[in-house]
Amino acid sequence: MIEVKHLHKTFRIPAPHLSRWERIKAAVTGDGAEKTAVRDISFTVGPGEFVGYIGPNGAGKSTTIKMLTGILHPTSGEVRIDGMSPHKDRRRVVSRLGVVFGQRSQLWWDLPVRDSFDILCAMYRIDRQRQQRTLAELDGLLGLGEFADTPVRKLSLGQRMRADLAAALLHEPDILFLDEPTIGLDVIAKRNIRGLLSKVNRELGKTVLLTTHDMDDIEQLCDRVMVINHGSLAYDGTIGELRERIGLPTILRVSFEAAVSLDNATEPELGFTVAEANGCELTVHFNRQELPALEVLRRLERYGTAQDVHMEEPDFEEIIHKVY
Ligand SMILES: Nc1ncnc2c1ncn2[C@@H]1O[C@H](COP(=O)(O)OP(=O)(O)OP(=O)(O)O)[C@@H](O)[C@H]1O
Repeated sequence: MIEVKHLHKTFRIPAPHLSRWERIKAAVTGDGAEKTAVRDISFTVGPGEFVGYIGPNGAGKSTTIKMLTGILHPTSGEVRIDGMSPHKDRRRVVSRLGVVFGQRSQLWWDLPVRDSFDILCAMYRIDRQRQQRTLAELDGLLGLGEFADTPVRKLSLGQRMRADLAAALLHEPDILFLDEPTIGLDVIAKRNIRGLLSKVNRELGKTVLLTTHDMDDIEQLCDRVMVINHGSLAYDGTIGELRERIGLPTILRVSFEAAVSLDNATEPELGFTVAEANGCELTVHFNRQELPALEVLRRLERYGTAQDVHMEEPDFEEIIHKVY
């Protein structure tokens, strides 16, 4: 369980023209401009949830994660991981957390994957028996066998991500922080990793907090999404609720047998707006919460017989841009 109450983080930035000595002095005296990276954020993530934590560059995502993992100390507010403070109970909290960074590996570049796992198990003081049991389980889930003896630098990006995921799960944490886990992967590898992340959540029961700029990751994996912007929480809820709240229209493109001639019917009468009329083709926008697509089609019969129909839901990326 992750509990965050009124979390706030302000950095002091020394003036850029200062000499090195003046910068050190400014760091000690606390002089300089203030930059608020995280502003009064509160949320709770329950056991087994898969939550997306998204926002534009510089929004405050990494600063939040660093406070959750105890790397940074909040200026004010509180973080509790399974009831413990990441700052005061660092060692115990770390044993409950696994972290995966898509941009950098926690494995040893020149060592075979298996050796990296041995070192990590020694660091976590995991005995041989438990290591073998956990690795067998992770191998079944992530398919580690095919590259266990390969040096990390020779792995494909998809294999490296699987190895990093295993490394983050070796000490059997309850909570997993994922930072851009599909960055740089091709379409197939992305699908594969998303499938595995979903299994880690559902089959191993891990609570997952995912940070990413890939909206497909969010749409395909998360039950819930939190949007942070300029340090504040702009949205916390399901993707469906977000779609409804932003209210972007559904788009319907209809091809008619003959050229369409529009009448004087107004939008309140029709229940949809005509966005484009081009020969036999008509594009209309409507709100699916207010009017079912079949009813829109029925009302479109006034313009002729439909031959072909194409419907598009608003793109999730567009919805998120609206929130940003
Ligand atoms: N150590 C620091 N000192 C001063 N300012 C910082 C520090 N770390 C972060 N910031 C500032 O705090 C703000 C939030 O940064 P943060 O790295 O948390 O954003 P982010 O949402 O993770 O961005 P990105 O998607 O680019 O990784 C930014 O304006 C950043 O410049």
